Amino acid sequence: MADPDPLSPLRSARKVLAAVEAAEGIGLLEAVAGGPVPAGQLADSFDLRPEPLHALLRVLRWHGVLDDTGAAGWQLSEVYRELLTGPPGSNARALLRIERWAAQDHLNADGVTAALRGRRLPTEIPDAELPALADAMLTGARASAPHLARLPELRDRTSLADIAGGSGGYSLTLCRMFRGLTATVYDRAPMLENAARAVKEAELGDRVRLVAWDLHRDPLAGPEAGEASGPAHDAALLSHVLHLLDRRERVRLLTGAGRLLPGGGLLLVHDFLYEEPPAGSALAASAVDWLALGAAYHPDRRALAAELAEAGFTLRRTVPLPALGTTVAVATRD
Ligand SMILES: C[S@@+](CC[C@H](N)C(=O)[O-])C[C@H]1O[C@@H](n2cnc3c(N)ncnc32)[C@H](O)[C@@H]1O
Repeated sequence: MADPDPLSPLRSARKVLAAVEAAEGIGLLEAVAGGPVPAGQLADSFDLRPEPLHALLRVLRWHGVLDDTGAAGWQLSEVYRELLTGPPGSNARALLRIERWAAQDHLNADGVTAALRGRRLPTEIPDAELPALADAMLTGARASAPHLARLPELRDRTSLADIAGGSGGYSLTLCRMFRGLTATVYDRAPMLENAARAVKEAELGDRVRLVAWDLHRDPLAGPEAGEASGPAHDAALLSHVLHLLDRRERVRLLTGAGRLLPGGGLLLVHDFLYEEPPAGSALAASAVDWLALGAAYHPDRRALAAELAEAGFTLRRTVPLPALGTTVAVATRD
């Protein structure tokens, strides 16, 4: 019989996630990823009390995370093994850690309440989380960039401004896919240290340039801002950046992006777009992330078109990317 209480699955999900996050944080999931380990051995290795450990292991089995093989012990279920240890490029583990950090830091009822009363969290990633997030971004970008590469508007572009481009994953992948393309990643210096490593590894130092820039302080400098030697771009990408900003900051950043582009220049906004997403969907839930940050980002197509217009762009079309749960808005500079 269906549960008549619509909050029940939500309360349950929070409890199960707490168990999974604890197991991940302690290192239990990793310990049983390679094959069965007896509970006693797990208790000894991680200095855990056997009774609550046994309860946790059973909870994780009930929820499909672990299998109990009997005498040989506990192991990750096949689904979770695939999710947490592969295929290469999977970032489920990093996402688990990031979500846990966010839930403790601000993504909770107090955080949402504080945001409603005007609290604005910094957009900058805290130093302690930076390496893990930079890694997760790189993995995510490698998986997402090929979807963007299918846009015909990107063909024949020669110079991409990857604004708040993080660890450079989009620039690197797109440069690899389009031989005629060079890219400039604009981001904070600490983030660019991670990008520099990725650029070096990809051996694309001659085509991917890194520019230290602070979105709250520094204008985006280009030839039109009076910098003759500045980078000239014919395309700009804002991937997963606008959702960190409130409306005023978004229009300001979009206006700055416009200064890097000539009339007719291409702007791609890769982000979440909220056309009445289904209740319970990851997309519908994601708006709470931006709410708790104090950004309250939740535009539908019309609202995004209005913000773009205010910043001197015309929205040409929106392309949903169902595999990613995101949308690319294709706009051109007026
Ligand atoms: C969610 S990440 C997106 C990164 C990349 N575009 C992607 O899609 O993978 C947001 C980016 O905004 C950058 N950022 C946050 N605050 C910033 C600031 N004050 N100045 C410059 N970049 C900033 C972060 O360093 C991070 O790289």
